[in-house]
Amino acid sequence: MRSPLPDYLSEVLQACSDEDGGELAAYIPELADADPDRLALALSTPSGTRYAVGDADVRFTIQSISKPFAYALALVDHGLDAVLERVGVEPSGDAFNEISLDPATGRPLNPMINAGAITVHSMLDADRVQAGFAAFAGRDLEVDEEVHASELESADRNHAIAYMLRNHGIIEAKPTEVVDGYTRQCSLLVDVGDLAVMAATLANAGVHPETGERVVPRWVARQVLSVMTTCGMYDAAGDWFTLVGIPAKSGVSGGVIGALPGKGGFAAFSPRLDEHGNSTRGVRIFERLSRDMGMHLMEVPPAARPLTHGHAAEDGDGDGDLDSTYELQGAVDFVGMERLLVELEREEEGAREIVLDLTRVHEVRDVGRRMLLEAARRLALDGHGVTFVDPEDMLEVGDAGSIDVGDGPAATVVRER
Ligand SMILES: NC(=O)CC[C@H](N)C(=O)O
Repeated sequence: MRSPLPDYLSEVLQACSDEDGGELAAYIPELADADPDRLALALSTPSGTRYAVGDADVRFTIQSISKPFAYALALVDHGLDAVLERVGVEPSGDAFNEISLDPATGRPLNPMINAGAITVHSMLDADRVQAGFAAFAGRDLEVDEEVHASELESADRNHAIAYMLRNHGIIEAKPTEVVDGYTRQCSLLVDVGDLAVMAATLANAGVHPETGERVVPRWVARQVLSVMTTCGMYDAAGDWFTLVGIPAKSGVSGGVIGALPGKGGFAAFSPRLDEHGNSTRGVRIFERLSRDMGMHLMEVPPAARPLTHGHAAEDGDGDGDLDSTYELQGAVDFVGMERLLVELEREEEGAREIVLDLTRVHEVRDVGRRMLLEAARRLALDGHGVTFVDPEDMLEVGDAGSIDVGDGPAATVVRER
């Protein structure tokens, strides 16, 4: 069978191609020469598959889409506190190149506007940027020297920002050097497939969906996605999030990425920009994808049933007592365990055997594990014996043995029922 997904993506491109509003970014002379009709779309999924349609072979400079990835690298290298000391996480409501600092803290408001991104860049050296971006993309990215030179020629605004940052002691390095490096970072060449996979790595909690490499820790991916949600589309962040509902970042060469936690990464490319500096067709494409594919982050499917069933059976010693078996499934998390607790509250005191079967569980979150063990402890206090059926070693070694309510461990683990 030929997958229908590429056809679907081509259809989305086709449907959005009549949108011809917007203007090329003119303040970077090289970008003003771009072909305004270029149009491409890519998707990278947790199955490790990459779909790309339209002008998918065309490379363009990454521009501001580099900002979330540089932020991720700075978080890894310096830790959250050191980065927060220099750059905040509040949406600015201003344009991306606003020459501004947070009046209350004296720091750039967030790492997605230029003031924050220039600060973040100053915390990384050139080799780190090169290697870090290569890990996100799964290949080495080269710099478009022409775009770099062209932007530097007209980078007065970014120089003004960098001088302001040094004047306030937020960066130490020479402003011209930091702007040069930051502009090189913005001039890395990518295609939509690269961007989709980079976004998917963030969406995938920091693990590259194709190479399987952990590029950044889970907490870093969470921090970056959070800031993309509130600040990624600049002063259009509210419109974008209510309509599309996908953490995103745009760039002035016409790229837009979306990273949907647990679901994958999207990237669109079309150079004409709206008044916020976001690709007009890119925005249209994302609106359509989100609608068609039900991808709005705030539109959550009903929680999967955490318990297939609980059932009781004669325990076989002829006293009429019943053993109870609870088959858990999916993720052992707060919601799932709360459901189990509601069921277990119906168990009366006694000396029965309660079987908690984890055969169909695929993930145990820390909070779920603690709730499960506390439930077992309370069952044991009520006089019951507890058996975990755990063929995939979902519990940690010693978990069952830790449930001691007086006369030795009250819970046992078996591999099958
Ligand atoms: N929005 C953008 O893509 C801006 C990036 C560009 N290099 C700048 O600093 O102005």
